[in-house]
Amino acid sequence: MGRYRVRVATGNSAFSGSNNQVQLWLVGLRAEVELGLRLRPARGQMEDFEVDVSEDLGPLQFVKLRKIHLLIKDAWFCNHITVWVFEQSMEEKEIVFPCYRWVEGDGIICLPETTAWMIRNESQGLFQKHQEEELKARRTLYGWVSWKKGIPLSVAAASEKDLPLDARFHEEKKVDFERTRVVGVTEIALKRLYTLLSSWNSLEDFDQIFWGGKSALAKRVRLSWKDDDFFGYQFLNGVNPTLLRKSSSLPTRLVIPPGTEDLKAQLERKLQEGCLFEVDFSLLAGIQANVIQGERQHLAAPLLMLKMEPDGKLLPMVIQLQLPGSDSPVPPLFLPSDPSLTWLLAKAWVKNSDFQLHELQAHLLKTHLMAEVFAVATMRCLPGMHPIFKLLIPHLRYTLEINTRARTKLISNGGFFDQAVNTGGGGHLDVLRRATTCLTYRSLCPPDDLADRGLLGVPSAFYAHDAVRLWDIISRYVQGIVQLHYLEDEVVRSDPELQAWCREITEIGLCKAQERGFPVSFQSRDELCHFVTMCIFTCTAQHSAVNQGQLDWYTWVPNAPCTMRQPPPTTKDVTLEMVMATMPNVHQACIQMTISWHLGRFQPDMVPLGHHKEQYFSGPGPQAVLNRFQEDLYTLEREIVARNESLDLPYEYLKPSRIENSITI
Ligand SMILES: CC/C=C\C/C=C\C/C=C\C[C@@H](/C=C/C=C\C/C=C\CCC(=O)O)OO
Ligand SMILES: [Fe+2]
Repeated sequence: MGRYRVRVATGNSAFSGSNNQVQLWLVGLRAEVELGLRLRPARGQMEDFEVDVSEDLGPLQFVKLRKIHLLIKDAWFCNHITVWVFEQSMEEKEIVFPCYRWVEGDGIICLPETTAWMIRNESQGLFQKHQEEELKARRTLYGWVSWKKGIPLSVAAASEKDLPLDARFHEEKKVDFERTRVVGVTEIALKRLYTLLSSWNSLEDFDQIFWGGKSALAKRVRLSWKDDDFFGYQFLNGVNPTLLRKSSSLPTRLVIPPGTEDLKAQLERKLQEGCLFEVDFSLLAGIQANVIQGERQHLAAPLLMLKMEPDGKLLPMVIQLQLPGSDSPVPPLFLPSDPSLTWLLAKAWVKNSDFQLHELQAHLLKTHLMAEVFAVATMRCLPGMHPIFKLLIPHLRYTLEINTRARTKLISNGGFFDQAVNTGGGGHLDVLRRATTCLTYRSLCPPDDLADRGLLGVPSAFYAHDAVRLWDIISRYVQGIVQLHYLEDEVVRSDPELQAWCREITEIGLCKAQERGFPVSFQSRDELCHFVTMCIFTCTAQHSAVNQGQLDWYTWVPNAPCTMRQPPPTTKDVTLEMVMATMPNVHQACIQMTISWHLGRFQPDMVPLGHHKEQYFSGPGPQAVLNRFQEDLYTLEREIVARNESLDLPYEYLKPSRIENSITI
């Protein structure tokens, strides 16, 4: 018995309130009581009321709530219920029941109190029963589907409308996304009209469409894209810093033609000096090129060799556009000393190839589709009261919807890839399949990936530096939360939901990825922390590193052509006509500009890394861990700002304030 003060907190997004009435129960260890209220929750409001309860409820464990509609169902977004207990001769005690979900229909929803997982064994099985019922319902809502064979599984949803309401964009995000889509379509139409009668036979003609959404750096790209140091810089700190690696030997595919022995000597000297680097696009070899409006597109599978200069500049040394083969046992090598248009076209082929592997492998597969596997497995295996659910859920916001939209509009039949990209038309799916076969756990963990690629400690590798710093900061955050909940390794080993989550990701979502280093179980807190750190890093920092730069590096189309309309050159006699016949046409270039702006623009409702408002945990312990996380991020922010002040090209994509807390675009 005693007096209770109950606070009902409603979400702040549009339509979060409800005209339906809400009924509440308090459920204690010894009894439960219906509070006899009929509340109409209002958007953004916290509504308090007090009740005297005659029964002895015992320690509160759940709040149960139900929305009652008379005529019209009106969903309600409940943030949380908080209860203050006034008991005789005891000071007031605050108990929080997190929700952060839509309440639809008229079913009863059970909200466990925030520390339930820690006391689950003392609850006469009540929490266990709740967890089982919750997961049963979630497994019905979140199903797996194989969208295309050979790539990670996705959420079962033919379109975003099929997703559960809790996975959908909130109104503000939806309105912004749809608005920018309309702006994009309008922009393409206007650009087509504007260029209808104009020429398209010089590189400067791209200026005719270089307006609309673009950044200051994009304007710099337009001026500097032909420069070799600007070209090389992008493999270190551009939109795709994932392919560059330090050479440990001259690549076997690099067949040196007779008469170019001095090139071989230069390469060997740079190799000996430890400053030879390479980017190999062999993954594209043999991929079927797209046919766009009846016009066959073309693909290459280049190898680029670069040298790291003492001042940190990365300069291209040689480009081989195709693998040696029976029809071309000694493919031509293109050099900086070649005629300028020849060398420029060879570099354009490298950047077109980089566009393919960036968007399909680094961006779509290694961030979006990985995050989707984490999201579906989390919803299917971890109950809301589980500490790893609470840790991860803020980093999974909106990901299922943006990925579903990508599958229906971008990489779908007739989508933007088919309309404007030379791997479109099915080749893009083969690239995804090939990339999936070489997707290793190590490649998703920067300390391992950058060590394997020889990029640790390289002074001008700003992505590498910032990625390792962020990994360490996120790792400390994860360890802080894990150590509050798993007091020893045995608790990890004996957590059935956690082990099921791990198996569901590796064996189901990633289609038996244990062969590529992914775990099928966690044997220690360290293993758990490493994996969860990888999840959060992938969903936040890594996506920021490979998504934001689209606005800067892809809107000046010649810098990263989305398609190539003529075969790669086989001789050094390249003319401007050949270059313009190869580069994307007006329509393709307009699509690239618009989509790159749509995807790379700053999201107006973005939540910065570590600054989500939802409070899934309570008490001083988790709050101290989150505070430390935010402090560490702020320290890194200041470090990066200070470093960037001395740079001609500041590296901004891993500034914590620019990293979104989940993949939402
Ligand atoms: C010409 C295509 C250029 C770049 C995009 C290529 C690959 C995207 C990689 C990851 C997925 C992407 C998510 C996109 C989701 C929806 C956008 C689809 C269409 C936008 C316009 C519309 O909705 O009609 O990550 O950002
Ligand atoms: Fe993205």
